[in-house]
Amino acid sequence: MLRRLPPCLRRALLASSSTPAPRRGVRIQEPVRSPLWRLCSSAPPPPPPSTRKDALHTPGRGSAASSSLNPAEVAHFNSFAETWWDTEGPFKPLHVMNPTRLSFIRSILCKHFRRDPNSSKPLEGLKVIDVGCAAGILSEPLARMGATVTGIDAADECIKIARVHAASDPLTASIEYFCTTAEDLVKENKQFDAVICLEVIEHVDNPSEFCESLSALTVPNGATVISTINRSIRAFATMIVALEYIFHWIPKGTHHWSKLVTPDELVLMLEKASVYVQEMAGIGYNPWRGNFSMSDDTSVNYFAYGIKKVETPQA
Ligand SMILES: C[S@@+](CC[C@H](N)C(=O)[O-])C[C@H]1O[C@@H](n2cnc3c(N)ncnc32)[C@H](O)[C@@H]1O
Ligand SMILES: [Mg+2]
Repeated sequence: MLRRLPPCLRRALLASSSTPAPRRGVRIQEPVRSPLWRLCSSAPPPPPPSTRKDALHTPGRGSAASSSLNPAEVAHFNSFAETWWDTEGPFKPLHVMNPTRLSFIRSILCKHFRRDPNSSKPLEGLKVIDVGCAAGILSEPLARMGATVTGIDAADECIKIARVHAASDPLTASIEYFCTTAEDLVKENKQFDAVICLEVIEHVDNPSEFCESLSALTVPNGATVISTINRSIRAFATMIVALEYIFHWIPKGTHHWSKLVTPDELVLMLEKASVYVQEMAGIGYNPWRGNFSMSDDTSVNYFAYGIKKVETPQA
């Protein structure tokens, strides 16, 4: 794959990939200002990587919660709704990633809820919500693992496809799909044993408040699992420059540097929302094997799993 890149970009990618992998844990490398945008004229330039502007904003007590919904992002995903289940379509990377991330989630949830990972339905009886479920490529396998699944997404076209697709199989027909946002569901006082939110936080406005909503949807001592893209030079080079603008594996304009969240920022936002991160892991693509695997390297795509804790007043 590297041979097909322009020599200057190849050098830059090789240089960035020689960065030592951070150990699994919550202390991750600081973001680095990237000059890579110059190498790809149509790719947007990454701005200075201080903190994500809206990431650590905490609303004052009593202030009205703002919406996580970014209409342009939702319109973008609506425009691709019909292609979600095409394993060779614009979401091919997520389809290829799916078995790896599902087995990670299965093992995390089995550990958290003390379930037998070898059981055919290890999540039986657990209420799980898939926030930003799109057309249900994650919701459906979670339902097959026995979970009682709710899927929500702000993109109505995606929800329509999700409903039709799930209805065609008795094992997934019980999934409840709603076109809504996490914060609107919070207003209905809904709570779930596990809140799963994969590849969504980089597409929302007010990620800190979004984390508050994810926490509010999680029962005390429940599990919250998030995956996203790091705001690092490697992520910019691979996820934006290479995958969107060179190989066209992901539609152009899907990811915006300024909306990416670093692992440190995510840990802080979750902690403010009373979700304490227990484990972080990276997920990376092996171009020679054509598959993804989990690792300690969180510099591009990563997962955070946390427990929602609620302080009980002292007697
Ligand atoms: C990249 S897709 C991820 C789909 C799925 N979670 C997965 O990983 O396969 C992001 C999804 O998040 C949805 N989304 C974006 N902003 C949202 C918001 N504020 N509330 C709910 N869903 C949102 C989009 O409509 C889109 O379907
Ligand atoms: Mg994304």
